[in-house]
Amino acid sequence: MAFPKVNPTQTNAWKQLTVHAEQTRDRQIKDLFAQDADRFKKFSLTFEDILLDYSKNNISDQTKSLLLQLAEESQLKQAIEAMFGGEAINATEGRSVLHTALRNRSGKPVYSEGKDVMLDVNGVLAQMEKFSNQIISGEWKGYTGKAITDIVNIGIGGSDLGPVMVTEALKPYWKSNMSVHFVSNVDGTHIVETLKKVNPETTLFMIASKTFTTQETMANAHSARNWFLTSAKDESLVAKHFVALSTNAKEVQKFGIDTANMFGFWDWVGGRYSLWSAIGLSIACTIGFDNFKALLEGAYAMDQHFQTTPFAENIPVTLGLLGVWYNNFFDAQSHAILPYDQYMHRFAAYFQQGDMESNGKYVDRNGTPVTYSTGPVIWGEPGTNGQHAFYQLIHQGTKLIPCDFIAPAITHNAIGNHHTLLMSNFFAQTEALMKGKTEAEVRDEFIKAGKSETEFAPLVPFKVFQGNRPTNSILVKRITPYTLGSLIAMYEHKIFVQGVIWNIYSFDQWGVELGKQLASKILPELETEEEVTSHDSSTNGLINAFKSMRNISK
Ligand SMILES: O=P(O)(O)OC[C@H]1O[C@@H](O)[C@H](O)[C@@H](O)[C@@H]1O
Repeated sequence: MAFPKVNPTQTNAWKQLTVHAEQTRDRQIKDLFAQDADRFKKFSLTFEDILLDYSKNNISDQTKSLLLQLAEESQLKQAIEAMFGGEAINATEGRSVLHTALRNRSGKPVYSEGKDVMLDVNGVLAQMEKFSNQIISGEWKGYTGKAITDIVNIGIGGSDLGPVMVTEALKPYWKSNMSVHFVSNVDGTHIVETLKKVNPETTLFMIASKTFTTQETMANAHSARNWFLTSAKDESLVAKHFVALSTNAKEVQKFGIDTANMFGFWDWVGGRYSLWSAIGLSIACTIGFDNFKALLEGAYAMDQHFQTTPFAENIPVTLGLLGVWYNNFFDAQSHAILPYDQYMHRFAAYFQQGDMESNGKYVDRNGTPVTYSTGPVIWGEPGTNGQHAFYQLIHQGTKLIPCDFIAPAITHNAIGNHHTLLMSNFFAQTEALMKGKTEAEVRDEFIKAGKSETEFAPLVPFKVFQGNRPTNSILVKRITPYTLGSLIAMYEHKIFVQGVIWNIYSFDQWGVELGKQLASKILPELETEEEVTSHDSSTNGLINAFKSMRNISK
């Protein structure tokens, strides 16, 4: 039995939170610190090498307890059990949601609607281990007998973003003889520019697609295959240079990849949750299977934490509830993820899909439009680049943007005092966002600098910072495969918590279908020179203008 469908606005907690938010809207976080010397201790949590400090939020004990009550009334406990227990909680697609089984290191069975999936999961992991060892050791040879030096992963969305993000974040762990490239965009530039960098004799293509029908991926895969055959000349050699990561054996075969070179996964793995599955093969072949295993282990540890820790000390639950607090009671429209780690430069982009595809829904689990706000816009760039670009708006704009600051205490690149410089910014930003700068402080600064009242008075309003901007700080010892696995799982579960509270289906993505449908209708229209009249006047006008522009003879 799936967990009950609860309209969040009908819970007692929601009603009380609405009143509480009105009463505390103007509360100053800095005053909360002044009133309680133990605030950091009270509102921070540690899990292994991860410290979450959420004390710089506009919350009190009462806020926390009301948010926890909301989690209880939303039946979050049952929802967690339903997910880990393999119930078909992805109801609109009739599937269970078991990315957690992919990293289940307990040796215990995991059931998807009654069937233990661990035999299959461990089978594919063993296949990935063997294969990645063969690639990295050079035992796997290309068609001229040379070892593989370059991997090109061809996939899009969940079949791209996870492997890109993880391989970038774990660059210090790359095997020295291996490079990895990613092609996702159907724009021919992406494949063409990538192929310029690689040699057909030493390149392995991984065609990564859960469905193996995605237009962009198939177009890129066919172009890569043609490019390869221009050199190799013999179709039978494709087997040495192309593997498939997919759930769809039939389509894989149709493409011409031997199913012996296929790494499978299952429909209970969502695309945006699939880096732990065969989709992670490019990761395993780049950082080695031991490191890939450590990634799984880190995620498993966070799964355990999420599943078994009381909500009050549960990191993903805490992050999820804080997000709901700002999203629904302070009208925050977006949430920034700001890693102070250059290697994590695709982390926010990864969770843009993870979060926005999961919780960007306006229909609740009863099929009724919601009357409250759901998933926020997720965005971010690594610090300190963001500071010199968009932090102005976070500090002094009119929008409330809750931010997560993430940083490692130990860098992989200790050069000069760079890491200390980086970290001084990390600490300064959250302090500045919280404290702001009062008019009196601004005036005082001017006076100390020897300026006269007539000189500085007109400038004062521009130099005031209201402060009271909420942040979470996530400090980790070092970005290792294990810690990264935990961090990713932490955000995955945060998304889950929010989806449960908003009573939406977080594991489907019908919203991406309409554009695809219309594109396939428009495609044949672009293949002729005839004038198009079947659409609205804007679409017709644009298509016809495009046709005339592309026609160089005109
Ligand atoms: O892995 P596939 O089947 O090629 O799908 C790629 C992506 O396709 C998109 O259409 C979906 O919205 C994503 O969720 C998915 O990850």
